Amino acid sequence: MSPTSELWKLNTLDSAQAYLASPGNNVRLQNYIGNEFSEHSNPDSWIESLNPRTGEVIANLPRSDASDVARAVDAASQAFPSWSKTSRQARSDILLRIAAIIHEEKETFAVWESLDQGKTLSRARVEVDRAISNFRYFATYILHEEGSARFVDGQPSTLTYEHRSPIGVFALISPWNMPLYLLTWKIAPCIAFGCTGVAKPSEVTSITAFLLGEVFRQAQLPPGVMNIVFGDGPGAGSTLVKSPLVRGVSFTGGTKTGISIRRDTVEDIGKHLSLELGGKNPTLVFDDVDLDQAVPIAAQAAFENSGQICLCGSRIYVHRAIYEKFISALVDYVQQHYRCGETVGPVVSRPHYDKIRSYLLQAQSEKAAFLTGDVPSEAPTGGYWIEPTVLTDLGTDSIVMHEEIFGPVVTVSAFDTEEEAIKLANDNPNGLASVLLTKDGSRMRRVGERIDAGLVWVNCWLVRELGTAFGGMKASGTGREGGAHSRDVFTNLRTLHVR
Ligand SMILES: NC(=O)c1ccc[n+]([C@@H]2O[C@H](COP(=O)([O-])OP(=O)(O)OC[C@H]3O[C@@H](n4cnc5c(N)ncnc54)[C@H](O)[C@@H]3O)[C@@H](O)[C@H]2O)c1
Ligand SMILES: O=C/C=C/C=C(\O)C(=O)O
Repeated sequence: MSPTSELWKLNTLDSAQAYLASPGNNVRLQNYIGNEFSEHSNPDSWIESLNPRTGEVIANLPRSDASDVARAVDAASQAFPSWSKTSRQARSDILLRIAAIIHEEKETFAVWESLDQGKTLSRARVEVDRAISNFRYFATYILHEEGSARFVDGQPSTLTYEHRSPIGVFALISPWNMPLYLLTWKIAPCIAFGCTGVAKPSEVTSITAFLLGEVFRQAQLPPGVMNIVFGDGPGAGSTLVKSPLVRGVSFTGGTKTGISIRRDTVEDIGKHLSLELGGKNPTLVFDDVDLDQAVPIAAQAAFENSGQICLCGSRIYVHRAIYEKFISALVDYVQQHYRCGETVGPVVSRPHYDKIRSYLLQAQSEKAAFLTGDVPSEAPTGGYWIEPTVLTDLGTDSIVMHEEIFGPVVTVSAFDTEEEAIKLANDNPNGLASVLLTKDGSRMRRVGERIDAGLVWVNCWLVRELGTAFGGMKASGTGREGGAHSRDVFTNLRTLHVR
């Protein structure tokens, strides 16, 4: 019997919450290696993961050590020669089976994602849909790839063409904010392009990855093609990244961790690195907007998933001519639409709550105006709730305006000219995403093409087309993923000249 069996039956929030409310009931995870769930090597070494809505234990997961990681990497290495030669059609069929099973079990995934991460059930459903799309997209992408061959100029008997081959074993490491969405954004292209891998989800939110292991088993993904080890970053994560058998790392998470990974792999020049890191994203609101259209976009960009999306627009800059009107409309909108316990979930963990609180204390000490929200209690009871918080009156040098808070906190300030707006937007080490709100078509391009951001959304936010490049500039990362960019991450390219 699968160790996940109990969870599949708990596919409503009520039933899962009733289960967790019984003393001693929580989820006990096992690593998934070579298509089998197995105990980790040190039976006394576990990580407790807490329920963000209650502060009670929701899961115990293995604190995998170097021997567990080595076992998973070996399984992936052994699976690689055969998987890399498996036909695209066969790989595609398996990916589509995985998508179909997740689709059938969508509600179970959404319920456990919501409970584990704290996100609302409706947000969790959106993310499970995206996980399904991740598998479907790469399943079909590999069937439609085009190649080209041509004769070398002046040498009609010499043909030249580009040939790609899968790189090998990948480490796939993901954060806690969109657990299934982001892990599958790595797993799907990894196996689609013929690589094998070891996935290490965040120790803060590991439950849906545990369910995913069972999906792989049911979809008959060959043993070892994808393995999942649970554990912490400095232990399992770092060991995995450093393994010489691991030939590439696709990582999403914090910038500091990205730097550690780069440092840990610096001597292994051939190891492919794709790093998707943090953001402190600007939203620019120009004076030609209709407030009833602009305000909901700015608010959603700030507060979706309690502000815990790397793409969230956490610095709003508004043209001074509409500043007062915008602020008052934003405050009304936030008070009406973003309410803790209804449309807003708690933040993910106690350490994260403390981190966000420390920025709010800093804002208070700098005499910021709290137009909504407040500094939350030092000792939260019954979950890690932080009210959506709109701050104004901070100086441009404030760390609250410069550092990624990754919570339901947005700052609003004014600008006078387009040039100043661009300067303020770019005055940050990060360069992940940005939002422009304007009706002026030429400004959309004029400003949009000068913002330091891998993603620019004009009059919209978090619109995704999975073939386009996703990733950040400056401190927000190196490399791009999506469509052909993901293919570049997971394959080696050689050019042949054949006479
Ligand atoms: N650019 C993006 O696409 C994107 C997406 C989501 C989140 N993020 C960023 O992620 C951060 C929040 O997530 P987090 O707190 O889970 O990030 P984190 O960097 O602390 O952890 C991410 C993952 O890395 C692992 N890890 C930690 N130290 C490691 C090490 N030394 N070697 C290998 N693995 C290690 C963790 O266990 C976890 O699985 C935010 O900064 C956010 O902006 C970026
Ligand atoms: O929190 C970060 C969100 C990342 C989103 C994606 O990687 C994506 O939409 O593909």
